[in-house]
Amino acid sequence: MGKAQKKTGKGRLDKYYKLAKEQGYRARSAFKLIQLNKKYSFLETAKCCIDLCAAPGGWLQVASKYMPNNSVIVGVDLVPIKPIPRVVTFAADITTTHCRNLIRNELKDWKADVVLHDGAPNVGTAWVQDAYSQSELVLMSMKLAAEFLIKGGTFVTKVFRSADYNNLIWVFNQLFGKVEATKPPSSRNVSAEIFVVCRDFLAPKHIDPKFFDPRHVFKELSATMPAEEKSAAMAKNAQASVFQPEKKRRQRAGYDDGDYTLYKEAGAADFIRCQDAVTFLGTYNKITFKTDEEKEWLNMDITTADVKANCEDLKVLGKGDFKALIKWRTALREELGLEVKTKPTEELTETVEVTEEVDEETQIQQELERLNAEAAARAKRERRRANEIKARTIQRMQLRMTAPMDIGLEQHDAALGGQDDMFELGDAKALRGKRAGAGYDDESEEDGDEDGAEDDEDEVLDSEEERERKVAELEAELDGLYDAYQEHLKERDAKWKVKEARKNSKAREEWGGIGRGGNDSDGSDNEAGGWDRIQRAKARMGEDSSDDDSSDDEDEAEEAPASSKKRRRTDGPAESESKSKKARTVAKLDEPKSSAPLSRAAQLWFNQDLFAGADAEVEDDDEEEDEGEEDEDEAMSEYEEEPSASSEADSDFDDFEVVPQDRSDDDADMWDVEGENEDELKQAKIQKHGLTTAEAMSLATALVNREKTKTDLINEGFNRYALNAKDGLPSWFLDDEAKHYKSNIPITKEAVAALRAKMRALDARPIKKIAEAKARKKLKAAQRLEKAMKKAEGVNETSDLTEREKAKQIEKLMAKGMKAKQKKDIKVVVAKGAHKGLKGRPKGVKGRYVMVDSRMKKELRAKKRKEKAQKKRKRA
Ligand SMILES: C[S@@+](CC[C@H](N)C(=O)[O-])C[C@H]1O[C@@H](n2cnc3c(N)ncnc32)[C@H](O)[C@@H]1O
Repeated sequence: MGKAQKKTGKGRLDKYYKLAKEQGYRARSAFKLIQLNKKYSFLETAKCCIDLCAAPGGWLQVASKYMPNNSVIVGVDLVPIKPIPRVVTFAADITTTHCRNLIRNELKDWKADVVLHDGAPNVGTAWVQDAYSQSELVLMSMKLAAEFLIKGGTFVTKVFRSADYNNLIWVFNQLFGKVEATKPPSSRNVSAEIFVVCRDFLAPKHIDPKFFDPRHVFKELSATMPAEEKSAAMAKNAQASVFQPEKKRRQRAGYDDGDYTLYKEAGAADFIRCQDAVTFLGTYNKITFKTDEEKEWLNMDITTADVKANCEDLKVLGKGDFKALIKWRTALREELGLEVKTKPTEELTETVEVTEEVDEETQIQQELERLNAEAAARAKRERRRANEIKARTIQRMQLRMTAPMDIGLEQHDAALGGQDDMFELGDAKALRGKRAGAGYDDESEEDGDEDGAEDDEDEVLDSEEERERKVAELEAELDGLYDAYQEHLKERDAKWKVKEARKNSKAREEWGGIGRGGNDSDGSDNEAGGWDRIQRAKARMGEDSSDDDSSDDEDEAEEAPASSKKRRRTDGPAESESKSKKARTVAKLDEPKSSAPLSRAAQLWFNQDLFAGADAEVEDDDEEEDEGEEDEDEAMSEYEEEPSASSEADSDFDDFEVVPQDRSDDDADMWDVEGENEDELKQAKIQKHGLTTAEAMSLATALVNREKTKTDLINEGFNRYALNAKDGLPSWFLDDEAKHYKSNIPITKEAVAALRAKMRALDARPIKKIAEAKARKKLKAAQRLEKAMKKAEGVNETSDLTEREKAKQIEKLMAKGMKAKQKKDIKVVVAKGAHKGLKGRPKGVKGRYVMVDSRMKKELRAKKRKEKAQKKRKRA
């Protein structure tokens, strides 16, 4: 809470007080006018100014200082004002006709440019003017202003935020073009005063006298808001500041007349004896102990140091402090015999002193209601918490602070926070058991509460289906969030797109083992047999696994026997060793896409020149290992590309037991044809660019150095990453797995060094365009030289010149030939001013020139844009 400015004691003598003293102003209020004038600058141009309620004359001093030298300044106040140079003053009541006449006599038929009013009724002093409240005084000053102001003149008045405020502003708006309320910095915060600057006086010929009639202007509001209602509203506001002290409230109902300060003190006796303690605490700033009785209370035991400190500044107290003060008051009231001792109550509102006996039934009813309310509040709290977590997660995703894994964790947390049921089924069951059995164990109160909460949730999520539904909902929500995250990445991050593209192409080129990736298992590729399909399938990632299955089913309905499909779904690394060979083969045949690209990649590898020499050796090796085996490479391609091949081909693999698979020939053809093309493309790419990854280079070197054989590579393809079951897993999880859960192909230093050297060589190559430009330059230089040589020959052949002259001329020619021709500067002439619409050469421009027109440039661009858009539309 900000510190309120003090108007009492030493606080009164603030910086403006000191400044006023320093600068010779009679009142610190002078700075209010200085600041208002700084903002609106009405004094510098004014020739005549009337200051109503001007004593002691601070504003008059300012007016005299800022207004032009020969201007007229008139000041009026109830009390006489000490003379000020260039200022005429009267002692009069501004609400009287006498005052009006005095001003009229002084001004004659002059009109004022500015009328100032800083009046406040001097309540309770010698010159009591209680007949008028502040608002009425303002209205009276406005009446004078309306009479003396020039058209377009300015009226500055002080008003207080009271119930009449809006009505006053309404009247101002009827007479002035611009009305602004402002509080200059020198006006104390504790004061409810503000200043209204009304500019651009409309000077209507006839002004309705009702505008200046307080009964009429303030009638409506007083009628709509009776005094009791108003005081009730104020009390409500005061109470709210006690119950919710953190919240700052505005005095929307305005301040009471004559009560224009925000800082209020009251004696402790008033607090102890008042009817409504809460309103009291919300109204006052400080409880004082001035009387003897109050001083005595200070020495009592119940008046602890805390209570004393709390009384010092009520505006900085928290709810607990207010409670303590109310307790202290109750205790003191009991001491003083003002209150009969009742059972101690924790309630803040001391008026609730229930003494009547409540019967048992009502008690039960009340207890039930309380419990219901508590349960509702708890549910609401939890809902809010879950929503907050959700919103936070989305926000974090938008800010890219959250990795997909984190999202999962957050959601998990949310689930824990909001639905313990999911993860504490055991506990819940145990609880149900307990409930059904002997009853609850007597544990601590807190535990009891928690149990209660779990009971509630158990009731809600009693059935298994309910739980499953909840889990499914959560997963769907997670998937949705992940999709949004991916979308967001796509939109925001160009790099991500590149990465994705690279990832896809990598998946095409790299041989990461014989896997059963979600995409790989998409049987639809059998039909399409193209990369586009794979891409599309990738894009579909995140779709329900059941969808995949169903599409698989459709595609493969005729292709594979039901049994093999089933096996494909259930196969996993946990399969027994005896079944594994068969199972793997089944998986391979069932998933031509998974194996096809891999084997093609392998084929590409082995088709490289690099392996040309190695092949024979490897073959030898293989022969040693497996006598009856033919060229594995060949066999692999046969097997992969013609999955429906006969058992002859199958038998090439002693490691594999191929399960024959029915496949329509068309499909196989399509697959093969597309695959061939792709293979060729890849081969061409590798031949053109060579090996581009360190892994590929390492494997190639290992093969060339005979550290590895092809069989080794194939065997390594069957790793723990190859047969991961991916059915039913959410897309974000699969994405993450694809990123991190894969076999690491070891990289050798030599391979990395070789790749780096290759890159360096690539970097060192000049950019094509530069190379072309250089070549052009060279060619032109050669042409020039040739020309010069020819000319030199001609010179040499002429007989009329002496040898010396010839040499000189040849030297000149050669020098000219060596030098590139200087381009002639083209003068740019802007087609505006004298050159606008000019045809032909502009005056004073010699040599080559070009006319430029910024408009023309824009128009040309717009034309091109339009044409482009039209073309697009036509295409669509
Ligand atoms: C805050 S002071 C004005 C200070 C002044 N602006 C200055 O800078 O020195 C308010 C003045 O209003 C004057 N006042 C109050 N009611 C008045 C009335 N009915 N007619 C004339 N003056 C009045 C008081 O006498 C008091 O001097």
